[in-house]
Amino acid sequence: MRKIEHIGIAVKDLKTSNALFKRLLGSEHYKEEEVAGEGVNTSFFQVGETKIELLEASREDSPISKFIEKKSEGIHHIAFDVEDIHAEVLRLKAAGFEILNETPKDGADNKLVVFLHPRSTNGMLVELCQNKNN
Ligand SMILES: CC[C@@H](C(=O)O)C(=O)SCCNC(=O)CCNC(=O)[C@H](O)C(C)(C)COP(=O)(O)OP(=O)(O)OC[C@H]1O[C@@H](n2cnc3c(N)ncnc32)[C@H](O)[C@@H]1OP(=O)(O)O
Ligand SMILES: [Co+2]
Repeated sequence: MRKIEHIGIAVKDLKTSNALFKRLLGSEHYKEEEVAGEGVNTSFFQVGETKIELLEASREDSPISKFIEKKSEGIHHIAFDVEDIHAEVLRLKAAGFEILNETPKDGADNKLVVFLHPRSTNGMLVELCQNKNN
C-alpha cells in the first residue's frame, strides 16, 4: 500500500457538507460524481497528497443510508492506494482478511476498488484503490 488515497465520510446532505468542509479546509471541493453502482453521490476535497471523499446516499438501499441510520454521519472508510489491486487482494486474502468483492469494481475518480469487511480489520472498513490508468 503506497499512501492513504482518501478518507470517506458519510453525510446526510452533500450540499450542506460541501459548505461545512469548505469552511473547515479553506478550499472548495474540486469535483462531484455519482457512482450509481454504489448508490452514492460523492464530492472530493484535495488535502495535500490525500483527499476527503464525502458520500451521500443516492438511494434507500445505499450502504451510506444504512450506516447513517445505525451509527451517524462520520468516518465511513479509509482507502489505500495500491499499484496492483489483484496482487493486493491475493496477498490480503492469504493473510486472512475478508474480501467483500474479489473482482474489483468501478469507483469514483477513475479508480478500481475492492473493500475488506470491517469485522476482519478491527472495525474499520478498508477500501483498496487502483488508478485505472496504471
Ligand atoms: C464512491 C465509490 C467508492 C470510491 O470510489 O471511493 C466508495 O467509497 S463507495 C462507499 C460505499 N460502498 C461501500 O461501503 C461498499 C462496501 N460496504 C459493504 O459492502 C457494506 O456496507 C458492509 C461493510 C458489508 C456492511 O453491510 P451490511 O452487513 O449490510 O451492514 P450492517 O449495518 O448489517 O453491518 C454489519 C456490521 O458491520 C458494521 N459496519 C457496517 N459498515 C461499517 C463501516 N463503514 N465501518 C465500520 N463498521 C461498519 C456494522 O456496524 C455491523 O457491525 P455489528 O453491529 O457489530 O455487527
Ligand atoms: Co471511497
